[in-house]
Amino acid sequence: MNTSTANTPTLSELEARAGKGQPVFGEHAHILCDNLVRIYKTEGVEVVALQGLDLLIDKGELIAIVGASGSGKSTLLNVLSGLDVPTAGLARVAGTDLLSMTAKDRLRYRRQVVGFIWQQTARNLLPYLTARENVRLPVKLAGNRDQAADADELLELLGVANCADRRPGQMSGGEQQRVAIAVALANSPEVILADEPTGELDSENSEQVFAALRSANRELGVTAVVVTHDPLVSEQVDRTVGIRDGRTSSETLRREGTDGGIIAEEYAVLDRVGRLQLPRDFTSALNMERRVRLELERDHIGVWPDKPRSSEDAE
Ligand SMILES: Nc1ncnc2c1ncn2[C@@H]1O[C@H](COP(=O)(O)OP(=O)(O)OP(=O)(O)O)[C@@H](O)[C@H]1O
Repeated sequence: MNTSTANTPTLSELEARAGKGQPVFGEHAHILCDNLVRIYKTEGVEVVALQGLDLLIDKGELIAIVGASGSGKSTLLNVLSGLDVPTAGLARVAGTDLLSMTAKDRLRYRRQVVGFIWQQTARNLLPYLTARENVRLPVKLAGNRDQAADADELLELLGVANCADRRPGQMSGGEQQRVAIAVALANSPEVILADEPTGELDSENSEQVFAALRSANRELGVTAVVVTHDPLVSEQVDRTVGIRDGRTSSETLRREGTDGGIIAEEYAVLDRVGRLQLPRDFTSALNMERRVRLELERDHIGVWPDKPRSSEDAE
């Protein structure tokens, strides 16, 4: 009901006026995580797996997520895939708000907006169906024939057309993962999420699976997020996001140099309120603990250990 009168604007009108002209965080991002928190409670013990994580991913990007065991990578992927609901914050994928979805929205989201590839090859495919039947199954379940991709075309794109009539037991681990990518793409999702897709494979198979992911990203324009420990994957994407203690802590950007070589530059991530995680090896090398001294220079900020200034400094 609109209760606005000539003199009393509604709350949404006031919000619109206040926000006019101001950029909204992640307004154009395909995937947006804003101050995302996930707390697990088991037997009275709380584990804060995501501690205010910020992340923006553009449409059509292929990014890798890396981080130590327990840093929150799988938790993040579970939230983005709609399998898990965050405790607080904002998560939006392709325009869908993941915190306010109804059960029906969630089912539609998981079937049609995102595709998922697990590390365990056996978890991705039904063992008694052929590759082609596996790819057609999600289309049948979603009743989505109009928007679905053609199973044989997908298998061809991912380099496993020869496996169309084989069951998973008759394929190598790498072939199974490439068919799994086809299954994830069957309903023409906007985003695919993969949790350690090459974790169980040797380097040759890993390379083929990564090439298949890259083809899906480039040829179909699907946004792809890959959690990985595999340098072969993390060192070949344009952007690698590092997660530490449930927050994004670093980003490595890669671009082609003028000589054709790849230039990789690592950045620390500055969050929306100005927090920065300094790499642990930097802080321990300079014995930085608890607090540091900051100095604003013309073109950078200096960070100094908290120790008494030397007499030279004091002069
Ligand atoms: N279902 C759960 N119940 C309780 N705690 C959990 C649950 N799932 C994850 N955690 C905890 O949350 C934190 C983050 O776990 P998560 O699995 O997201 O890390 P990860 O970076 O994916 O680790 P790995 O690389 O080992 O898979 C860990 O401390 C973990 O023990």
